Amino acid sequence: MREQGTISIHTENIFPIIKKSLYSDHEVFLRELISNAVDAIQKLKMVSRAGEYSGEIGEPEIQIAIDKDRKTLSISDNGIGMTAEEVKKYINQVAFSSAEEFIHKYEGKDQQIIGHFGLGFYSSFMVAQKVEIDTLSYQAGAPAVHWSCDGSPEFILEDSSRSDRGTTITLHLMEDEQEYVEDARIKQLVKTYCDFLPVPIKLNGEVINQQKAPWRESANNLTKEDYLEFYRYLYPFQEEPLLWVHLNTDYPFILNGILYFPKLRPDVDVTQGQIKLFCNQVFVSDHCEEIIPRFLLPMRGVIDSTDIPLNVSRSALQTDRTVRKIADYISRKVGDRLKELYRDSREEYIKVWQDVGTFVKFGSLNDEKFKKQVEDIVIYRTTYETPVVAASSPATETPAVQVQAEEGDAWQDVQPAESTPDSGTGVQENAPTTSSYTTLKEYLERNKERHENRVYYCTDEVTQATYVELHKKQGLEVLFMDSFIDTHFISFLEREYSDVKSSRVDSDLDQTLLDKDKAGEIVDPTTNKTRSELIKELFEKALNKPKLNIRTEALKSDDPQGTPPAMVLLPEYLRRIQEMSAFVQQQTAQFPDDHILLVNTAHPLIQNLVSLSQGSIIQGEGQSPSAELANSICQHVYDLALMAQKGFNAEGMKSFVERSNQVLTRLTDRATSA
Ligand SMILES: Nc1ncnc2c1ncn2[C@@H]1O[C@H](COP(=O)(O)OP(=O)(O)OP(=O)(O)O)[C@@H](O)[C@H]1O
Repeated sequence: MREQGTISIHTENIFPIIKKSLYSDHEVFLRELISNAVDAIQKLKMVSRAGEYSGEIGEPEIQIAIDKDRKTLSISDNGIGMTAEEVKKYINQVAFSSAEEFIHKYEGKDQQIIGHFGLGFYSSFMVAQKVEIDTLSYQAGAPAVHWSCDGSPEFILEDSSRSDRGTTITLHLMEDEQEYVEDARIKQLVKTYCDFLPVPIKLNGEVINQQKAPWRESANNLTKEDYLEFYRYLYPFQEEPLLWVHLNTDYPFILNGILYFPKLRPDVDVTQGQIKLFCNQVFVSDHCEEIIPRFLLPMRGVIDSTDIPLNVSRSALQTDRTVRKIADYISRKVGDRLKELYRDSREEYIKVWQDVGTFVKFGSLNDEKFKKQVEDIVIYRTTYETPVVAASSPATETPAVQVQAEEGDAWQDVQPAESTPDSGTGVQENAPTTSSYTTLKEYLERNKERHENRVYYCTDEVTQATYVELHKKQGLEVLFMDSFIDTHFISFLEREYSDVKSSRVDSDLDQTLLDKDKAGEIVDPTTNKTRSELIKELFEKALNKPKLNIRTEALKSDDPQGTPPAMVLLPEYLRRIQEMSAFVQQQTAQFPDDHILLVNTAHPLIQNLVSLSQGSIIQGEGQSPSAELANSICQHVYDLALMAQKGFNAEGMKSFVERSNQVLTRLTDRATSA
């Protein structure tokens, strides 16, 4: 048999277009040819199972052969093969008509297509000047055939001497596509695209693909170690994942996958997805931002679906109904998994909360359905201390659970913590502090008597330590809202729970923290002024800041020395306006001048100040040394209080250090002259 013919296409000639390449990634031709080979092997199994083929199937395999001298690359399979009629039909007609269709659809359009998927057999002409097919069908008596085409619409079909069932596609590579005769390049391509295909792919006799796709297994057949091993395989040299979710559904769409929660690092770009998209175990892309809900983008792993349209533009993908449904399904499954962990092991949940919480909060802010799903499992670190450690207790109405958890916010803590992850969910075992966690509901319930519907929170444990301590001492519970997302999350909570008000610990002091009785005592019989009034005057004069609001109060304490002599307060509304305008202007928030200086009249230092200044009045001197000292100390007390809030600029720092030295000199002068 020898037949010559013209491939029946309607366009004048599509080969130049294919060659010029519609796609920048020529390399996908290999993915297409290997996918066809896998299909041919699966089809043989199917006809055998259907009883239409009784011959030996043998060990399915795909062989890749490189001939550097002839500059050829061939892909062989022992699948179903093709008869001459099938070559004419499937190659000459089907393959090229789909090529034509594809080219028409995308010619001249600069569309970003997610997968360039299913380009099929004709994609081999992106890299080859001539393509040969040598094939023998499984059908009894069908002669082997040889097809060749040199890149013109002409083809030649003739007999072949092939005696083993299957197909070999040989590509005569173009001059500028010689990279595909390099073993390393082929290995890399197989690893990228075909690693998880269920048939061994051999290069020079060596199997170069992994074959097993764990996401296609049932979750019951996989151990923790299997999941971890797969993660390490996908993301080598990375920290262990915290938690994973196995996706597996057949209806209303087909979707399999494993998604992992990684430990969040400040250097990770959360807008860039790291999840790999597969279609029938063939790698498509590691950019599936259109499919994964935005708040889950930092997750890692694999999703595999034949229901995601791959040869459409990215924007079309975003509006595709099935894709939207898949995204919803993914967030629901992730929510379910978190709820399950919360219910079954609250202790484990708390351990991963620092990172997982960011996803949960971000998801609550962005996705109404997800918010509803997880609203009862949002937890907060609290100053509340439970008398007994209640590990793994059920979630209902339990007091805050104490666990060993890492300190700080992953996004602020750039230093990687030294850790030895365990084998389980990858939860970090190191534990610098003991912390308690609570839900908002539990918090409100617990504090109903003391401060109904009021939440005290702290955004920076270090700078707000004095304020937190003050609250703690008086039995007021404070929540730590110190991750980068919490500023938004607080406003969100206030919208969600409109009767709940929150105030940062340094915004004002609760009445219960103040000792009203002590402040009104008259200390100057000549003027009838109370200590409070005198102190206020003293500070007003010394600081000379008209915008500063000076308040004098006695802080309640058994040990006044242990309380701060003064505190800077910034009313909640003022701080929020400041933060908001800084956000809009993309600047860091300035500390407003009209803040409050609360001077603690109960503190011995402040009381000494009164005596010091009164001494100077009695002496009747305009600016006596003691009045000067009282003045300096007022400024110093203010600076110390301010320092806890915001830190100084260069000038502020300079005068603070200078004054510190002056005050210390005065003190040592007195000590030495005494
Ligand atoms: N290795 C092979 N063994 C047997 N038949 C093959 C082989 N390669 C291609 N074919 C036949 O040629 C047809 C066309 O292949 P082509 O790759 O162009 O499209 P496809 O595989 O049907 O679909 P897709 O566009 O998704 O790849 C196939 O459907 C199949 O019948």
